Order: sequence, then C-alpha cells, then structure tokens
Amino acid sequence: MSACMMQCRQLRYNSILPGYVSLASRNSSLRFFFSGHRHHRLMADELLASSLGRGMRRVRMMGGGPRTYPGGVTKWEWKRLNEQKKQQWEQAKRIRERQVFEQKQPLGLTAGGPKKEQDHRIPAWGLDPQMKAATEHSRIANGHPEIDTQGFKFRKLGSEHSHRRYPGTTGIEAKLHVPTFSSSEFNGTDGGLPTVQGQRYNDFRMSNRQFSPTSKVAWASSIPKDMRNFSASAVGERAADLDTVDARRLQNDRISSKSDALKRISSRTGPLRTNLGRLQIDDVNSSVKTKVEYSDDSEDDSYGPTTVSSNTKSYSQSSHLSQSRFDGFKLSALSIRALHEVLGYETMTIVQEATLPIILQGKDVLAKAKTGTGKTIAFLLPAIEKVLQGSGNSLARQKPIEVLVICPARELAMQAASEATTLMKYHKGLGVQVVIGGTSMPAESTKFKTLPCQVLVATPGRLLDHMEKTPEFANRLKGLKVLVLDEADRLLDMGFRNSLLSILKALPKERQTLLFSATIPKEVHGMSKIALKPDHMFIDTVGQEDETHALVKQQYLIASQEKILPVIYSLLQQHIAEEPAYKVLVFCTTANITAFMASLYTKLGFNTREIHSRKTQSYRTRVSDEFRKSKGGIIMFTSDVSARGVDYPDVTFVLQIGLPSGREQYIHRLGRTGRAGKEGEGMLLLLPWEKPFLKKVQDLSIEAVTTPEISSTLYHQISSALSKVGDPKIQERAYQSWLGYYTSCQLDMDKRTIVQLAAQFSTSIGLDEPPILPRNTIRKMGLNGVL
Ligand SMILES: Nc1ncnc2c1ncn2[C@@H]1O[C@H](COP(=O)(O)OP(=O)(O)OP(=O)(O)O)[C@@H](O)[C@H]1O
Repeated sequence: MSACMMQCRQLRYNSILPGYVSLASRNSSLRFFFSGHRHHRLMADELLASSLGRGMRRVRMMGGGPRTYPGGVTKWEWKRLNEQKKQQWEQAKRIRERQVFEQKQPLGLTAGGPKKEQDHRIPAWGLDPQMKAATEHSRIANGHPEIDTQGFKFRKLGSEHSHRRYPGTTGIEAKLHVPTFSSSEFNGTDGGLPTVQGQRYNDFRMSNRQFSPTSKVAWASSIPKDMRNFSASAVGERAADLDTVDARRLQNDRISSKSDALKRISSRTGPLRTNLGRLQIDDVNSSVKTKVEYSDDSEDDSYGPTTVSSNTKSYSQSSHLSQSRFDGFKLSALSIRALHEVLGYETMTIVQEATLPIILQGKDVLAKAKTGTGKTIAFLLPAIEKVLQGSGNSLARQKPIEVLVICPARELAMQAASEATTLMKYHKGLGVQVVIGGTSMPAESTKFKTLPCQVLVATPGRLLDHMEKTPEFANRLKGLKVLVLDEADRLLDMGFRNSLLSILKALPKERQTLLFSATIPKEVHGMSKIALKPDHMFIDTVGQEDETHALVKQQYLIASQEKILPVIYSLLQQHIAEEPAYKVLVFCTTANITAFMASLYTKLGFNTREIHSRKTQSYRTRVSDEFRKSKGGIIMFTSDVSARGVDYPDVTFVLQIGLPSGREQYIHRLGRTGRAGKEGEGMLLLLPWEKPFLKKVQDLSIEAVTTPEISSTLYHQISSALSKVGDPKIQERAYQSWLGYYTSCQLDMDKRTIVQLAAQFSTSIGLDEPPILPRNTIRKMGLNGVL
C-alpha cells in the first residue's frame, strides 16, 4: 500500500487540486491530511467530488470531516474569536480593577469576587479608622497599585499590582497566605504592638502639666495599643482631665489605677518631648550629644515610638521655613553646593530642621509635616549622606542599592528621583534610578545593570517585579542602608500592604527606615511597626494645629445634581476673573468622570488638560510636566493620581468635585495648593446627600458658600456642550464609574437609592437614560436585583 501524506497550508486549492486528483487516481490507497482551515476544507470537499467522478471506488472523509463551529466559522476563526473575547474580558477586568483602586477601595471586586454582599461595602468617606482596622483582615489584600492609582494592571503572580493567588485558594483566601512577619520580628504579641507587661513605670519623669494641648496628637500616638482606648478617649482632653477618665475603662485596659496609667504614659512620653522647633545651627552637634532621650535604660525593649513634637508655636503660621541653615549641619559640601546653586535653598523648612539631626543619628523616623513643606529633601538629604559615608564615590556599577525610596504613585516617584538627582549633581559616580509601572521593564533592567544606582526610587508593584525577575536586583538590595516610605500612610494602607510586606521581607533588617507623610492616621502607627524599629521616633511638626495651611482659604458648596455642571463652570470662571495667572487642579472621583469633565469643559472653552489612570504613562508624564512648568492660564482635571505628593508649583485653586475617599485624601488634594509658604484656595463641591462627609473635616477651617446664580443661558450653553462631547461612550463610562464609586463607598443609603441617584447623574451629563451595564459588572457592584 502506498501512502502519501500531505499537509496543506494556505495553498490556493484551485491550482493544486488537479495535481491531487491525478495523484489520487494513480494510487490505490491514499490519504490526504488537511488542516481545518476553511480553504482546505473546501479543497477536501472538491477533491472528494472530483475523485468520485473519476471512478475512485471508496472515498471517505476521516477524522470527523470538516468541523463546523457556531456561525459557520472555521476552527481557527472560532479560536481567534475566543481569544479576542478573552482579551476584551481581561481588558475590562483591568479597567475595573484600576477604577476600584483609583477609588482607593480594595475590597471584594477583585479576582474571586466578593463572598458576601458586605464585601462591597468599602469604607471611604464614612471610614472610621477603627473599622478599617477591623476589616483589615477580611479584605482582599492584593499587590495593589500605585493606586491609581495609575495604570493599574491586572497581572499574574509577581507582576506589578499582582493579585496573588495561592494554590487552592480563592482570591479572597489568598490574603491569608500572604507572607507575614513572625511575631518574633516584633515586640509584643498583638501584631507587633508593644506589650505593657513588664514595663517599668517607676521612670516617672513628667508631670501632668507637661501634657500640652499642642502635643496631644503625637502624645496619643506614642501610647501602647492596650492603652489606646484610654488615650483615644483622652486625646481631646487636657492631661489634667485624665483623672476624670472612667475607672472602669482603665480596668478594661488592664491598668490597675489611674495614677499608674498616668505614670505609664508619662514614662513613655515625658522625657521624649523636645523642642526641635528651636534647633539652632550650633545645636547640631549638641543635638546629637544631648540627643532626645528615649528609654534606652528600660529593661523592656518593647516600648513604643519616641515622640518628638516640634514646637510649632515657635514659627509663624505662615512660615514653612526655619531659621537653621543647611550649611550649619554636618552635611557633604557637595550636597550643600547643589542645594545652594541648583535649588537656591539656604535655610531649612521646619520638617527638615526637625528630622535631619535625628536621621543623621541613624534613628528610624516616622515624620508628619504639612503638605508642601519639603519632606522630600528632608529624607533625601540625610539618606544621601549615608551613601557617602559608605561606598564613597567610586564608579563601581554593581554596588549595592543603598537608599530605596518607595512612593505610592509614579509621578511622585519620578519627582523624588529628579530631586535626588539634583541633590547628587556634584557627587560624581553616584546614581539615581527610578523603576515605575507603565514603563519598559527591560529598559529599566538594562539601565540598572549598566549605570550606577545607589539611590533607587520605585513604586511597589514594579519594585517587586524587578526583585523577582531582574537578575541581581534582589541581591543588590541586600546592601540597603536606608529605606524611605514616602506618603507612608498611603503605602501602609490595605492597597499596598501585601506588596510592601513582600518587599520588606526581602530587605535587610539592619537598615534605617524613614516614613514621611502629611497625614498619619492613628492606625498607621500600628502598621508602621511592620517597617520601623520599636524605638523609632515619631516627629510631629503639626501637633495640635490644623493639618491644612492657614494661607489656604477653604470653602465648600452644596449643590443639587442638576446644578453641579453649571456651578463648576461658574466657580472656574470666577476664579479666572480673580486670578489672571490661574493654575487650577480639579479633582474628580474616578478616571472616567475625570475624562468626561475634561472633555465637557474643553468644549465650554476652558484651556484644560486631563490626567488619570486611563491615560498612558508617557501621556501622563508629558501632561504632568506641562502643567508643572506652566506659568498659568491652565486647568487640569485629574483623578487621585495627582492627590499626593506631586509638587506643581503655584497652583492657585484646587476644586474637589464629589466625595473625597477620606479625610486624608481631602487634605492631600488641598495640599496641591499653598505649597512652600504660598497662598491658595480650595473648594469642595458636594451633592446634598454627600454632606455627612463634612463631619470628617469639621476640625478644619472650611467655610460654607452659597450656590452662585445660574443663568438660563449657562444652562443652555452646558446642554449644547454636552451634545458636543462627541463620543457617547465617555458619558456612559462616566455613569458606570459613578455607580461603581458610590456603591463602593460606605454610604448611609440603600443600593436602590444609589441607583436612582446614578440615574440623576446620567441625566445631568446628557444621557437620555442610564446605559445598560454588563451583567458581570452589575454583579460585581453588588447590584444584582437592583439594576
Ligand atoms: N529648604 C527649602 N527652602 C525652600 N523651598 C524648599 C525647601 N525644601 C523644599 N522646598 C520646596 O518646597 C516645595 C514642596 O516640597 P515637597 O514636594 O518636598 O513637599 P512635601 O512636604 O513632600 O509635600 P507633600 O506632602 O505634598 O508630598 C518644593 O517645591 C520644594 O522644592
């Protein structure tokens, strides 16, 4: 039997069929093998017909014959369709994830879906710090984003923002398998918080009178956890009021008597308070000598952070600068040269003055200072000193990474890297590199291998990627001397927790760690112990003062849904009229709403830019640079990608539309104006039902303003602009993400009401009716049966 096997690939059957037929007629037994391609199937049919016509006795199709797939497509077409579908599905998933993270709400909408409906109830403005802590362990803690934060990507294990799955777990269970530190790595048994048993109370060095109202925040944060209830209740009280604290509560706190409690608090805080506000040039050395006392003499090393409250009263509220000069400190002459010649700075800001001597001593530091007061230089300058103390200026490329700065957002990382580059301008042979998501990883790896990198600035996801995939990366981190967590509270919250834990685990324990932020909510003190040594210093330059700047005028306005768009228009117009060099940041709740707002107000004639996580990194970098350099006459619509740390000089007005994701976010967004001692204006625009948020910020000086008059012409103008927005998808996406955002906020209203409000929103943005959402989306939003 002769056999002929042929494999046909992409051949034009008309030209070769006759050859096949003649081949078939010359062989008694012949087999043809065809691919499943449509052309080949046709050819097989044809061959069958022709062969039969030429007297072939037995011709049959084997292997099931030509396959058919739904819609009459071939196997390959069917496969391709399926691949396309899968890609679309994954893209939608990525977008969804990005939105969730941008909204700073990392609950149940991720892989595996929510287990219960309440998983969707993501604390946002209604978030109580205690609740946050309580829900901490029930959340999906994934390798979250530089929140956008930005350009979030849903990727496999080890990749940036990875949602880690572990064998045999669901996405939700996976969090339980995230590497954690053993309790031996901490002091105490309650998650790293210091224990009180065995602590010496006889070291009573501070009388009640020494509790000053200006230091209450710092004071409260320095108290061990098992005294927190007590301290939290007392934090708003003067120390003298402590005697009135309920004895039962003291008992609950396992404190045997009130006087014991006082002694314990005093023994922790009393000797540690130092007036750094008055630190003078000559004090530098003495500040080392007469270093702030901490409980080195304690037999129990489980004490909490040492608290240093900069005496903010020493400075005028309007001044962010201290009287100390950089050249009065023991710093490298080349760094000081860069400060003077390139940046033009002579004197230090308050936070720089307060933290520099302590960081130079080698202590771990948790520092709180208002927005725009120079925290970046406060940590970079002493960190660079550490590099200089060690490796010197040699050109070796494979030297360890000595300083690692982790930032929660890409723009922020680039900014910190650029500031470090400036400070190191005259240090030959030292290099700064930045690794952030949304850029080419191989390019980063090549740069890393070929150029010096003593200082590395990174976002958590990309850093983890490199640690896992780039050869030598993790090794070079073994020589790390200083770790900085910029925007510490953001990095320590649930969104980044897992990534951060994995990173910390891989870093050497013998390092100095610095945590900086403008807001340090109470729960961060507990979390900070993951990264900091137990005897770290908490340096609070804000104290009892308002966390916002006195020079920034803060207002809020409540307007109904149908008035929101005209009100925004009026507010912008009004500001432009008052401030010809206007430079405005408009914060929106989600990326899609930002995109919608930007396109609408562009149509209305404003000079706008937009920046959010749905834009590519190169676009974001370009727009961000443009806005930074702009001398005015520009309005940038942004999501929370610009909320923290980003230093845009001379922003004249910050407008926040809708519910901020929390009190901290409000403060950080507002902090984009009034930087470096300048003036600024902020406006929070809320819908009537969003008003309860104001309770969260009631201690800040925010004035109410009334809704401006809106003419019928303006209404007409807006509705005509809405019709010109162009792509109706922009509005539809805005609606969907509005619904996603508010269903994930912990609002005091049922889902039906939220859906009704969403319908109002859709009308206000020019949709005839609310778009129909995919079933999966509805399910993920927890709106099954409601939508
Ligand atoms: N010693 C100084 N003298 C004058 N200007 C300074 C000094 N240090 C920092 N600045 C400037 O102050 C501005 C704010 O600094 P930076 O961005 O570090 O603030 P920040 O406290 O980190 O703010 P945020 O909390 O928003 O992150 C920058 O433009 C910076 O260049």
